Amino acid sequence: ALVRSTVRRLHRSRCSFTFCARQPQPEERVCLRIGGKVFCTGETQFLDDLNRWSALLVSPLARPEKLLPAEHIAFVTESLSARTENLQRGPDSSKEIVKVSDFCSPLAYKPGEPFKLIAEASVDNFSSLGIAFLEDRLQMDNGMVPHRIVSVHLEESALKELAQEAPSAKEKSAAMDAVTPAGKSGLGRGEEEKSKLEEEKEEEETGAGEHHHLHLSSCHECLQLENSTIESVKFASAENIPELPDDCSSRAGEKEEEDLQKGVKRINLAGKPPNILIYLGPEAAQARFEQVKSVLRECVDAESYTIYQLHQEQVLRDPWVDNSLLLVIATEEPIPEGSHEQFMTFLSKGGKILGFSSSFTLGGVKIKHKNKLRKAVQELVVSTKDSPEVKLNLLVSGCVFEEGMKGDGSRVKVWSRLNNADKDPVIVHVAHGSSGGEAILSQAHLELDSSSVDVQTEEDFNLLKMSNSKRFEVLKEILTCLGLSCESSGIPVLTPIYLLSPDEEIHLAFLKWLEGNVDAEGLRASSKVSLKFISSCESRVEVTPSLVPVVTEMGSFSSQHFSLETYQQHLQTKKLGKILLFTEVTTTTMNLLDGLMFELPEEMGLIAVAVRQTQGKGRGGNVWLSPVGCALSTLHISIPLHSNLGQRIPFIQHLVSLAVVEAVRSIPGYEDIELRVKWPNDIYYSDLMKLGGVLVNSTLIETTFHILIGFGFNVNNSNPTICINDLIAQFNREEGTELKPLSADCLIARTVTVLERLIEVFQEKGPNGVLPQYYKYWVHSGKQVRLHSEDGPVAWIVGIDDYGYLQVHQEGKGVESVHPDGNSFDMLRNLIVPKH
Ligand SMILES: O=C(O)CCCC[C@@H]1SC[C@@H]2NC(=O)N[C@@H]21
Repeated sequence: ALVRSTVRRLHRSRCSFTFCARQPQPEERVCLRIGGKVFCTGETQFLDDLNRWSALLVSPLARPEKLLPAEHIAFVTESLSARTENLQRGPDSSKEIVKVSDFCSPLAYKPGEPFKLIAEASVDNFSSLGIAFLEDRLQMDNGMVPHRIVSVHLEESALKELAQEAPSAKEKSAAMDAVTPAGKSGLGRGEEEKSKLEEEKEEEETGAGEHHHLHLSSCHECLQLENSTIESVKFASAENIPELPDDCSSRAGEKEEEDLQKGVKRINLAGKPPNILIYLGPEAAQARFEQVKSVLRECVDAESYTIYQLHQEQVLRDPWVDNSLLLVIATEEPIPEGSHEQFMTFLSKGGKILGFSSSFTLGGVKIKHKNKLRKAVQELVVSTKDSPEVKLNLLVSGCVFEEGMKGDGSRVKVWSRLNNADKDPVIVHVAHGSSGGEAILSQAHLELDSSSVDVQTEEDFNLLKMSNSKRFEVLKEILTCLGLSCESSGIPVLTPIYLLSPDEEIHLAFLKWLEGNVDAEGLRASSKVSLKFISSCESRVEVTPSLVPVVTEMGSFSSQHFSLETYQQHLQTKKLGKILLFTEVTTTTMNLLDGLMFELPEEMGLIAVAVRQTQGKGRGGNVWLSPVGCALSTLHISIPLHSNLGQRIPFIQHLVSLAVVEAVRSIPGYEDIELRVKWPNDIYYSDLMKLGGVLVNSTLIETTFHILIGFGFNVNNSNPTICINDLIAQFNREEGTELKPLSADCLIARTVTVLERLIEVFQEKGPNGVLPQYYKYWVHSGKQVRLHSEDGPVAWIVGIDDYGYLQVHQEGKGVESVHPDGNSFDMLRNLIVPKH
């Protein structure tokens, strides 16, 4: 309280104050002394020349309007490496160590020793930071130890200038090099050598004066950089240049620059190169590397980290210890003694280790074999530091950690136990050394999913699939705790639309129609999304949520995710889906057709298809997550009011869900894939997990319903939940078949084809024409529900009525219809409300 109130008072009076590990200067007045540390006041310090600081990617400098909110304090921390001679001691490891970034937003840094960081924090957070400092509990995120924290007055104009002049990727990497002499990216110096040469070459071209890191012979950072260059040359003997994977080429620099422009977040105050290494022991198979790499890629911000394999021969030879943020050990094989020692050195230097069912241990942690658990699916209860308890099923290794581990108990924490009689510990967190080193060791296979060869039974497949999103939650929690950023790199950029048509005649007819239906600039205005028709993508028109260019020339079209040929081959319709608006990224396909659909001749059936949506819409105002791998589409149909379907519009959603299921299950060989419909509009795996849905918007104009049918289903993205190709793979495993995975383009075309047929049948024969097929695939046969509330009367689902409502049979009351009305309808909880 004393620190807090003093900080508040001094801040209000615009006084400078310092938390300091040295004797105060004569002009400073001591407010508080704890051990060797003092809290004192002195001359007000201004920081107006920020030219020599590098803005941090995590910094609010990316959003200058949010700089220094009122009542916030700006300050500079100075820190030294834990091993620096003149530093008496690092944080007291017996106390709970806190990190600087837990309390503040870092703004900019200056590499070197002392490592300087400008940050801002609320008064309370700043006080907590000061208290942790005085109590020897504060650590920089890079493992360095702060020895001085000084409040400063920042000239806002200077800060804004710094924000605008965010450093180029090259300047940034040079700054990083100065803190980590071992190099920029990759395991060693080869890459850095290349970038130095490039740097020199560019300098010749641009003039050295423009490189602020190389312009002063006496400057501290320049000397640091020079040292690092000498270091790199020393290490760059032929056998010491590790083979860098292809993705560590100069693209990395470009990427970094793109990231900077996008303001990508990166928790890497250490200035360590963003490398994650995977160690798989001496006999590592490539497939295992790919498996572990791909799960990490799913979790961490893929734009911010590079993942390499650390081969056995590199463990002692290459300078990875100073060059990596995280080492993942994913081998059950014993770790050679020398390698174990090296891993411990890595931890001592503030490195982080994640063990996936590995034999690596430390800090008195011991492993015990429980063979009956080997490769079994078990329930775990995970309770990490900050999050509520999570229960999930995972494959386990057959080893558990011993209870009551020896060593310094306060440094070993059990994060997860099996939900068995012994409550065996399976995930532990171990802190190591005084530089922030820590390891999280798991004997549950967090890296394996339901596609693992060890998954034999349907029951195990289901358990793992249903836990899959929790597996990612836990993994992300663990990686975040180890200092990695698991935030995705932001919203993808919107892309133009391509006008595609599987039928050339219709394409030409559409272009003809357009001539008389757009303005002189090719614009077709609409209140939702206006479309600007352009002949080729050469003409640069900005894409915004309300204005999207439509490229009418098909010649230049190509996409990694959609083949017009495949769509064409599978679309067997008379009218539907003939004019296709395709885009890689849009807000929602539900808004793209409004401007055209009311006037376009019916035979030119409109459809919009996207690979990703940034604002996908679900029923009831829900957000529909739309990552790559999902089929995302909106189809326009028109239905006469005076027709079988026009009189029963709610049936449309059932027809569409049926069409999706039928699109898969009508392919020879795929009849038994467990894809089902769930009333009213869901597509399910068995009755277990939703993998698709339908959204219908209708407008009646005179005697015609204009209906936009949005349908989305996951074809090929196994994470975080389930997709159609998972079901196919599981079916192949169980049945010994070799059914091929399916693609979104094929299934969208098939769905539209089936739907056109179902509508025809319905118009001719009414509900009875389609219901037998619907019941064949629905999940509700013979299912019980409760009416009104969770302890309301029991009823049996018997079918759907003439208008598409669900019918239930209640003992003694006969059959009645029920309806989904948003709030009171909850089929997932088997709860429904009768319609009166
Ligand atoms: O809530 C539901 O179950 C319905 C989801 C419908 C999602 C699809 S994806 C394509 C189309 N565009 C959207 O924004 N939503 C629909």
